[in-house]
Amino acid sequence: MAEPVENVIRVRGVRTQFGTHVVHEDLDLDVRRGEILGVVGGSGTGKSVLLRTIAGLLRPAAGRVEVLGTDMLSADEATRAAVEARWGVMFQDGALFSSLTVRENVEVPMRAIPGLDAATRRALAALKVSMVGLPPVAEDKYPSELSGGMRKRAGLARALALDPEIVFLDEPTAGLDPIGAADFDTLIKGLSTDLGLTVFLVTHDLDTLHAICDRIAVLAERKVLVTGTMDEMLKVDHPWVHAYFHGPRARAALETAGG
Ligand SMILES: Nc1ncnc2c1ncn2[C@@H]1O[C@H](COP(=O)(O)OP(=O)(O)OP(=O)(O)O)[C@@H](O)[C@H]1O
Repeated sequence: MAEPVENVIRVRGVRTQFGTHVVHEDLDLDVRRGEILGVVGGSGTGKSVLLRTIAGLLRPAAGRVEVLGTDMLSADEATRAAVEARWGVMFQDGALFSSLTVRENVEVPMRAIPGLDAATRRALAALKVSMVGLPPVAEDKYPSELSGGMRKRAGLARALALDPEIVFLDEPTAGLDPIGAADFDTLIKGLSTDLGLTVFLVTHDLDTLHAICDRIAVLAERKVLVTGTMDEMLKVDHPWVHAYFHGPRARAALETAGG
């Protein structure tokens, strides 16, 4: 018998708004353990806002956000912090602290763990840096000394600092050249498979969707309009969804993916 699907993220009836501007209304979403979920949608549909809402950086005006079985909006501070330690976030361009080296950046989340001494932190940081494919010399570099692709890898290393079960990635391949982007996709897929990571990935990159995403969630009309596999997306009869998945860029991505 197939194993039951475990939803590590369950969002129900979420409304987010800034002043009178409602970004999401009655939004539902499930993310399954171990999957790579690609979140797409037109500019301004609230992909980043949704990521920040689930990752606890924004409080929705209404609704329920459950992560790893915990109702995050009603949990007490200690419970919330314990769940938050089980995920990592990589923002666009890595969002590293510019005054810290790569090693120091990766060590930042570790500093919250009591009893983790400096030598252990250093060894763990070196491990995370190597896991994302950066050479050891990168550990002592400052973000400004790295290429955009290396900064993203360093940001990913920091997101992996506490051995998370879930990682949230905001447009990880934006700004990378096609080869760098494909390499980054391969890295994410490999980490997801090797570590059993669940990946919540906001992207505009059709190649990424084809190459590594198990399912796709489309944001439109203030909610998650549809979720499903790439094959299912190709059959959706909605103007934006159709234009996105059947446009010239989509065709090129499909050919690259060997479809
Ligand atoms: N802190 C904020 N204060 C006010 N409005 C905000 C704030 N953050 C986001 N918004 C608004 O919420 C809407 C959704 O923004 P968001 O960044 O999530 O879009 P997105 O789908 O990620 O867009 P893009 O693809 O262009 O990155 C936008 O209209 C944006 O202006």
